[in-house]
Formats: sequence, structure tokens, C-alpha cells
Amino acid sequence: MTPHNHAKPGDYAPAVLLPGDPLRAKWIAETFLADVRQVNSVRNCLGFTGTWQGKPVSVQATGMGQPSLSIYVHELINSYGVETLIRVGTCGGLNARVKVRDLILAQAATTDSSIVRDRFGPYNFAPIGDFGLLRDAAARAEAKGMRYHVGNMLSSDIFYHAEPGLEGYGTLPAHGIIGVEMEAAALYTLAARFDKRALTICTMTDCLITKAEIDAEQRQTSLRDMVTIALDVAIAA
Ligand SMILES: O=P(O)(O)O[C@H]1O[C@H](CO)[C@@H](O)[C@H]1O
Ligand SMILES: O=c1cc[nH]c(=O)[nH]1
Repeated sequence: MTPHNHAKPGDYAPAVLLPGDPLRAKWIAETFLADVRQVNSVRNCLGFTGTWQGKPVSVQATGMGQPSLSIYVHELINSYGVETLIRVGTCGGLNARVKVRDLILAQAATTDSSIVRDRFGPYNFAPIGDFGLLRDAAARAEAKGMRYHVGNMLSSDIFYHAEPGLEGYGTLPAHGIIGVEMEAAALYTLAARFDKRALTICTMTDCLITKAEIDAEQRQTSLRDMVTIALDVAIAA
């Protein structure tokens, strides 16, 4: 048990899906998993374990932002023996090529966060996703005929910038950053530190260029596709 998690050792499967939203964790558990049980409810940051296609898998909410995700991921790895961590999130779009409902597989994650920056002294560390998980997720998205993009994500500590629209993102969109969310860079940094495998898959829900947004019904359908890919990748890992 930890200050943030009352699950017992062995309560989590070796592979865990990580949505930010606790209610998304509950929805994933109830919609997709068999033999499911709740393993954590501390602070309502819900965690569940069950099976997918007969294989054990867990889902744990991380809350929003890199400080919150870092707590859950650190504890999942160090107290619960988790080996494979797949974030299933939503993100904003920073490139007109990426349409709402498209998946972004975050090959790398750029960040403005001191959580990552301050650990590396004079170096600019490049947080990257696990190649095997990335390759498998891309192949499955391809096979399902889904629109997906593999690229560099921004993991920002800031949701509401002082500057309007794209201005807050400076020259990043002109350097291949295709989406913005708030957790992937910390996830990849912790996975590197503890020699675990991690991937971030996001559904683009709001384009900061066109202002197009996904509606509630489309969001549900797209998240369903994203979650089944993540579950398939998790149990194959
Ligand atoms: O939908 P989730 O997984 O929470 O991800 C995105 O949504 C939240 C911001 O609204 C941040 O956590 C961001 O990363
Ligand atoms: O962090 C996020 C998530 C979704 N949409 C955004 O614009 N930012």
C-alpha cells in the first residue's frame, strides 16, 4: 500500500492502461474487461484489474498533469511490479493534417515541465516511447483502417496559456510537434529511469488551428477504438 493507492501487492496486472480521467478508467473496466474488480479508490483515482481476451490487464487513472501521473506511475512500477504502461488520453491538435478523432501515437514527447528538464543538468533529455509497443500499436491501427499519426507530442504543464490559440506553443508546431497533452513526457522519463516499457496513445479531440472539436458521441466511438488497440497491445507485450 502507498499514500495514494490501497491495492495490495499482486492486485495489478503487469500491463496497465493509464487514462487521465478516473471515470474513463471506470468506463474502460466496465465496458471492456471481464472478471473485473476495483483495486484502488484513494482520492477517487480509480484503479481496476480484470481480463481482456482471457489475459490479465489493469487500468489506473492518473489524474491530470505530470506531477499527478508521476505519483501513480512511480508507485505502479516500484510498489506493484508493473512492466508495461500505456497512456490512453485525449489531446489537442497542433497540425492541420491531424483531424479530430485521429489517433496520435507519441513516438516522443517534448515538454515545458521542470519535472523532466531539471533532472538532466546541461542535457536536453529526449523522452521516447517504447519502439515495440509503438510498432504494434501502429500496425493494429493500420489493420483497423484507422487514421493515425506517429510523431512528437507536447506534454505541457499549461492547459490555459496567457497567449491566444497557437501563440502559446511558439515554434513547436513548425518543428513537427503534432499534438498537445499533459502527461506523456513524464511517463516516458519514468519508464526510462526504471527500465520499463511505455507508450502514449491519444485521440485528438480539439484542433487548436481549425477550432474543430469532437462531439460527445464521436468521442465515445473514437475512445473505444483507441482503447481496444491499447488493450491488444498491452496483452501482447
Ligand atoms: O483525457 P486525459 O487523459 O485526461 O488527457 C488530457 O486531458 C486533460 C486536460 O483536459 C489532461 O490530462 C490532458 O493530457
Ligand atoms: O491537454 C490537452 C488535452 C486536450 N486538448 C488540449 O487542447 N489540451
